Amino acid sequence: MTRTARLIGAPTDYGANRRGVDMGPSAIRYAGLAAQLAKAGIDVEDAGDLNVPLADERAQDDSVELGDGQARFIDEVEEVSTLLADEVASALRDGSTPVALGGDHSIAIGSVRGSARDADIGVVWFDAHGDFNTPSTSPSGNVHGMPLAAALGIGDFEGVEWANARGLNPENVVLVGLRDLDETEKRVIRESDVTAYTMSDIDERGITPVVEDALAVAGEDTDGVHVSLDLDWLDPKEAPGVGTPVRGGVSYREAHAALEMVATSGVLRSLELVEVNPILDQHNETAELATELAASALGKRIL
Ligand SMILES: NC(=[NH2+])NCCC[C@H](N)C(=O)O
Ligand SMILES: [Mn+2]
Ligand SMILES: [Mn+2]
Repeated sequence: MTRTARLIGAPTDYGANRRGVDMGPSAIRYAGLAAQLAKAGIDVEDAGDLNVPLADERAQDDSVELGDGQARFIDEVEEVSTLLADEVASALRDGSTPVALGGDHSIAIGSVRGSARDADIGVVWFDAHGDFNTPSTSPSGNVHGMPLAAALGIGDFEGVEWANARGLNPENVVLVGLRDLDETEKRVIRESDVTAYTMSDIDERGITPVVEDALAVAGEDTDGVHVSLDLDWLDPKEAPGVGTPVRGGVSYREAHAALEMVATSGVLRSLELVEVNPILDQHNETAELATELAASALGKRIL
């Protein structure tokens, strides 16, 4: 059966302090995502963009001081997450594979919750960062550094109905490619039941065994896996158009190998591409890369 991918744009930057990431969905569409997927034999539907609310104070959220245990634009993040969760859940109900286009990584709160609405899911999180802060541990107050903790109901997020993903067990959550964690965030990750592979694991073992393990852990006893791809997972030389670049990321080939394994595993339930910031990009190459990697994850083959 051919797979149908449903594109859902989430043009938001409320979770990040770098404006411009809200133009990610346009940049990714402009890079030819729909055409590339069609060429790879995938049926494509485009649900358009979510109606992202306008903030009262657009330039910045001055009510939040750094490290004061709050989160910037949390009401706007809630609104976007709720819309996205509904879209993701309805795509799945229609038999399509949701492909959420960010936007900053706070959108994962919505996509994970939507994917886990009627199912038990696992998550593979390809990222330089852990995104495991809570308002009290976050050094920045930016919600894009918090979505995994939010989905898992950790710390301040315990019992936060709109953010928690019911069908998600931390034992099925796997982070891959970590290289930039805050000190308190490290502790929260260690105290949780998630599995975390750093860049050192990839250096030592190679990308293939690490991703093989990640998919097995995420998929075990679940109905499928949500794959969250933060483009800052890749080395900034390959993906310059991101708000929080960190040296020493995976290469173009390693990234393709990983996402081809996602396709081969057969466990992919939902996908998201986040943190593409066209203002910081060079000739839209990060959006093009996101497009190519999505095609690999959805089953594109060279021969
Ligand atoms: N999705 C991202 N790019 N997250 C970056 C998070 C950076 C930092 N750890 C913070 O919490 O502010
Ligand atoms: Mn990141
Ligand atoms: Mn991230």
